[in-house]
Amino acid sequence: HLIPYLHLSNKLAERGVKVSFLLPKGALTKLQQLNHHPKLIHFFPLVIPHVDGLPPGAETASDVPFSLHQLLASALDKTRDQVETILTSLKPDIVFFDFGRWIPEITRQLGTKSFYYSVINACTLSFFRVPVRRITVETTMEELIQPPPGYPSTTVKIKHNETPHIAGLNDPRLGAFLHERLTTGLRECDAIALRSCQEIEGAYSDYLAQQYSKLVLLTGPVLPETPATQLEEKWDEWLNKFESGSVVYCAFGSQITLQKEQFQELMVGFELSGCPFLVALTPPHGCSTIEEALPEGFKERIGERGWVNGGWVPQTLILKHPSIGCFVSHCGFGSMWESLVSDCQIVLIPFLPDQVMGTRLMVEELKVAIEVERGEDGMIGKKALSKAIQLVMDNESELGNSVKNNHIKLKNIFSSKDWQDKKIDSFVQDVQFILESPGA
Ligand SMILES: O=c1ccn([C@@H]2O[C@H](COP(=O)(O)OP(=O)(O)O[C@H]3O[C@H](CO)[C@@H](O)[C@H](O)[C@H]3O)[C@@H](O)[C@H]2O)c(=O)[nH]1
Repeated sequence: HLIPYLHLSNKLAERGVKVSFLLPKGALTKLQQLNHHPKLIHFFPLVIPHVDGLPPGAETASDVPFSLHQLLASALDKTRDQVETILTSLKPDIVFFDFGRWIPEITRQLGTKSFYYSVINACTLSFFRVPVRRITVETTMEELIQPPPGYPSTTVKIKHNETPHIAGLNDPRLGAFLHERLTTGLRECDAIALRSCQEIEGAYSDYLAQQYSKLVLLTGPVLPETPATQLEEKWDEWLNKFESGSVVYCAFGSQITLQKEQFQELMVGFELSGCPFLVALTPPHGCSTIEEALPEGFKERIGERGWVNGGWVPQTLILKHPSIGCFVSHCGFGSMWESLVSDCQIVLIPFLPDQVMGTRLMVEELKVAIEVERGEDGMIGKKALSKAIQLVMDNESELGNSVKNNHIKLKNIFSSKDWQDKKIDSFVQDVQFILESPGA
């Protein structure tokens, strides 16, 4: 969540706002390079105390699996004194937060406003995190996947047969813990801000406003300006070997590590698709390198047609390369926006609850993407993946053309700098209005 918070900070700084950014010490080096306004955005590193059960040095959600997020939240809670000291000395006008549910208690004493800034989609908050819902350790899966009363969609939801395969859904303790934490923040904050827009999530934003009886402000996609840097030569040269719109790019963000069997199944799926492919995934569980995880004989069979990379790649620049024609994504909210403003066909394989909800939004409501069906055992099969890729890459396919045309319409709106600027300008105006309104 740090990256989208920094994107917002950059947009605010562009409009002259001074930002103090509190973050775990270890994340500083990675984030520093994304700070486009070092004179206005200042970092305040926090020391994350150790909590038993967390691996040494774990500081962010990308350092640990979903099952340890509860412990990570306990570590966050232990930073409260550090945060309070910094806020007391800075006395900011507003604090943006999400998991720090105790922020409103601090800001109230300081006469500062607190905004819950959600960097996940509004449909997930509307479905799970509303006050009419009680999620406890006793909540059954059947109850959990029932939409709350008045929920504005019949299609953007979790399907019964997929529940065992969505990480985090079938852990009642974690579910109850997260629910209590997030709904407390949403209830106690002065206003809710969403990284979304009326055009795609208006109904969910209105539903949240009504559920919490408070202002819900929309920032729009808050996409960073195209970086001044060029795509490194090694990527550019390799991608230039292929025809325009022919390469499949796949990445699952910062939190997904696959089981080796699933990883290999996907690799064979890319092989079967017949398309050139660039895959950026962390090595699967139990493997320290990508090489040792690849299926037997894979490298020899694929040769120059595929590149499987085990580390971080410059996703936004890769998506802009003319050779890329398809993005196989987990539908993390950042990637969702990046796919929407790209020219690629979109194929989705969600893993976490908000990714599943985002996938339904993209597939069922916006009709701009297709989803790869899981098998009954929860696996994404090689044939299902290759079929999905072939479907969207085939110029003759009716479904492929239909999602492409719907996507182009949205892309034309969302990729306009003017449109994006208007969204953030209007957000800043709304915020100013709140700050200037007596008693607001
Ligand atoms: O090799 C890579 C992989 C990712 N990215 C970038 O990293 C960001 C990833 O963000 P996102 O797509 O949101 O994925 P996650 O990091 O997995 O996101 C977490 O946080 C999101 C909310 O911000 C949630 O929607 C997801 O479920 C949760 O996994 C994007 O900007 C990508 O461009 C790269 O630059 N290179």
